[in-house]
Amino acid sequence: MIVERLAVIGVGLIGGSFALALKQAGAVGEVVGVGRKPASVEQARARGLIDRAGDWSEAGQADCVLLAMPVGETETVLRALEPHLTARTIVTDAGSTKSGVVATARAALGAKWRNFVPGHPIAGSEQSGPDAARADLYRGRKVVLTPDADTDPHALAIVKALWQAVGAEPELLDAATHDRVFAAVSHLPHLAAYALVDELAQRADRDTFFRFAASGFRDFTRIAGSSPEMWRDIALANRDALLGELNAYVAALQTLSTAVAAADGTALLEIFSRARDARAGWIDTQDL
Ligand SMILES: NC(=O)C1=CN([C@@H]2O[C@H](COP(=O)(O)OP(=O)(O)OC[C@H]3O[C@@H](n4cnc5c(N)ncnc54)[C@H](O)[C@@H]3O)[C@@H](O)[C@H]2O)C=CC1
Ligand SMILES: O=C(O)C(=O)Cc1ccc(O)cc1
Repeated sequence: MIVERLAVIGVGLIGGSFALALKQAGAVGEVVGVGRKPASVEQARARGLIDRAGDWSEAGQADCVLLAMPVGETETVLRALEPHLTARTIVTDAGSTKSGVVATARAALGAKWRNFVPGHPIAGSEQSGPDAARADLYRGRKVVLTPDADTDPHALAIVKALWQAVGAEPELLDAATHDRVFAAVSHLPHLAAYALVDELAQRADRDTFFRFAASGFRDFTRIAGSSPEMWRDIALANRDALLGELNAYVAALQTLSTAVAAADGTALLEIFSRARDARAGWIDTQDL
């Protein structure tokens, strides 16, 4: 057993999967869940993701607390939790953005900041809520941890061990690099998918388009089925990096537009071939 008591704040896909996998691995004694909606905490309990519903006081006294709610809730949650946190309680999070979470945690936790280990599992799906949780979600997936020079080495070791117990592979990165990378490979693609679906959905004759849309549209837009609240928070928390990526993508679309307008088949073939080869090289490195 790695920790006796784990508290999970936000028992949805990410928090619920973490709790379930740790319980199945025998890595935790008891899991208490704290949520915004009592019905979803009860749903999580009924599914066996958590042992019982808890409150801020119980969460603060746990050995480890995982924050697994939308990143925009971080300040509210840490302000509620901080008065109850013991000096030895380790706090970690699963948020998709890191610099904002780190700044918020530093401000809200004061000296207890040393026990905060920022994290981001690179696993998930477009589904959300406790019903979507699965014990194998993290198996073979990376989890990025972004500790800094102040982070307590013992807290980091425990958080690493918990992720390893659920089958994940921890990798360390600084928070700014994390946000720059994930703006490009995760945040921008989600915005692009939402934008395409919304643009079509606003058309008066949308049904004609949706009736004929097939697997290419389905693949490209799967992630537009993701939680709007979660993605609003990510877009706001990673504004600077995301704006850079949006501009780069608009410029790439503009290049395609220019080539299409000029009927420049050579340019299109060159871009499409380069992209296909780059994607094939990336796929070869993946176990998706
Ligand atoms: N969905 C995904 O694929 C991934 C999500 N993440 C991050 O993990 C976090 C959780 O995402 P999901 O589990 O997908 O979302 P989810 O929607 O499945 O679960 C979030 C839960 O947090 C609860 N919640 C919201 N505000 C709260 C508050 N103030 N206090 C307590 N509970 C609160 C919600 O009721 C919900 O049950 C987010 O920060 C997200 O950025 C990270 C990696 C992958
Ligand atoms: O559904 C998908 O393919 C995802 O990309 C899931 C996902 C969403 C958010 C993250 O921070 C990490 C992974």
